[in-house]
Amino acid sequence: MDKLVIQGGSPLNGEISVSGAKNAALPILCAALLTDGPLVLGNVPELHDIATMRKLLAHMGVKIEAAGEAGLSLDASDIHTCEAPYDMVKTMRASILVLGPLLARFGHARVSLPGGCAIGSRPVDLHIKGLQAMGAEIHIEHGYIEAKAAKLKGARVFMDIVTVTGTENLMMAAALAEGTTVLENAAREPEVVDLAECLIKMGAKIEGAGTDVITVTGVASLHKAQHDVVCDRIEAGTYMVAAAMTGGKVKLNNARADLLDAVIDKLRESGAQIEYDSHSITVKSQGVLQQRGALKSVNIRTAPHPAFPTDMQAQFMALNTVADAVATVTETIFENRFMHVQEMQRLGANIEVEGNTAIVRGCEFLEGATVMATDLRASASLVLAALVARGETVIERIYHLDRGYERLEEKLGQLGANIQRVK
Ligand SMILES: CC(=O)N[C@H]1[C@@H](OP(=O)(O)OP(=O)(O)OC[C@H]2O[C@@H](n3ccc(=O)[nH]c3=O)[C@H](O)[C@@H]2O)O[C@H](CO)[C@@H](O)[C@@H]1O
Ligand SMILES: C=C(OP(=O)(O)O)C(=O)O
Repeated sequence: MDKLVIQGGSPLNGEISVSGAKNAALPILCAALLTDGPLVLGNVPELHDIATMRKLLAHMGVKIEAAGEAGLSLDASDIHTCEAPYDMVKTMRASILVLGPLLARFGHARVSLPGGCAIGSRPVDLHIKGLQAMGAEIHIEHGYIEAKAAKLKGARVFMDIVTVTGTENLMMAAALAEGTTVLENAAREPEVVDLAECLIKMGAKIEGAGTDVITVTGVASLHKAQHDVVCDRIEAGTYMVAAAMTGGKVKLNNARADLLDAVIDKLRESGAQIEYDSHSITVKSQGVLQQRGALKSVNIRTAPHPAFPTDMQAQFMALNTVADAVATVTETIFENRFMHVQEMQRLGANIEVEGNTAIVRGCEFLEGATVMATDLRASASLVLAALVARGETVIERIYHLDRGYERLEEKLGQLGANIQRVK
């Protein structure tokens, strides 16, 4: 199994390019199921999760071909099964996003329940409730969601919790339903907006994406389209925290500051200087390598967009471990998203967990050790901690990182980090 070996202590300087967003690309790949197509996508990141989704779609009969640099062309004109088997779904929760499109276009779907993942129980009851409101008959049998609907009907769907994949599944289903669907308390995440923009290019009638009420007027069919996936705000945010912690000057190209308000706010509060234009972000920071106490501790509370993203919680925990005072980090989205705490403690971090809040006391320095990556963003946070730790850190089980960061060691290496992948 691959490991990362990081020698801490190098400030980061230079320019890198941010990839397309995993969490936008995955639902958009599923949108290909809604049409004879083809759907031609650009800025698709080369990630393990994308390969898993390609495998699942290919299993159903979608023909997928490379289309230029970081591009894919998907043709779903010859689908031979509407089943998403357990073996393919178990490794990636986003597989649930085939449910809405399959049901809307073919009238039936059999999709394995996505197993509980490490960061929380992650139920899909709101996806099911929404599809039932649209007239689907749904049963859970032998671990599979069995869904049928001769024709989905528009409905008013209220979601009592903001759900990103739930909003995406229902928006795709509603695109081909008869009549108008109103999604209340919808997720406002930029990835939902990007999916809506792609669906609109395919002929869908969608209003309000990016607000908490999305109105979808169903159409009889969707058609071919071309769409470039939005840049990955979480990848960008991760490198921004890296630059703030180590110090130096890092420019991120293909990055959008307007998607990162909460993160930029907190980084500025910690002492980093941030400048941006419409397609790049530059972070300048003194960092803790040059001066101990250079970063201020910052309190974090995760919540749905536009509040602070859960996918950046672990990275800010890393920053707080070497900041000048005490901070609280509160996780409100997932009940088990503090698995990085134990590993950071192995590096010498001073963190106490009380319920869904971690109290992080900044320490003078972290010390390299062998640690284990436990989930995607936890792994990223260990990389950040290792960049400022004294000596060598070995991060094991980095297959989690490969799910969501494209060429991470190459990009950080380009900025001057001493980081190597060991096979
Ligand atoms: C609102 C939010 O921040 N969502 C995050 C969530 O999206 P993801 O789509 O994976 O998760 P949801 O947005 O659906 O879940 C948000 C919350 O709603 C609950 N829930 C969800 C669906 C459902 O049917 N029933 C239910 O109770 C979940 O348990 C969770 O507590 O994880 C992704 C990966 O880390 C992040 O990119 C998203 O930003
Ligand atoms: C946890 C994540 O992804 P997933 O929802 O695919 O597990 C993430 O993107 O941080």
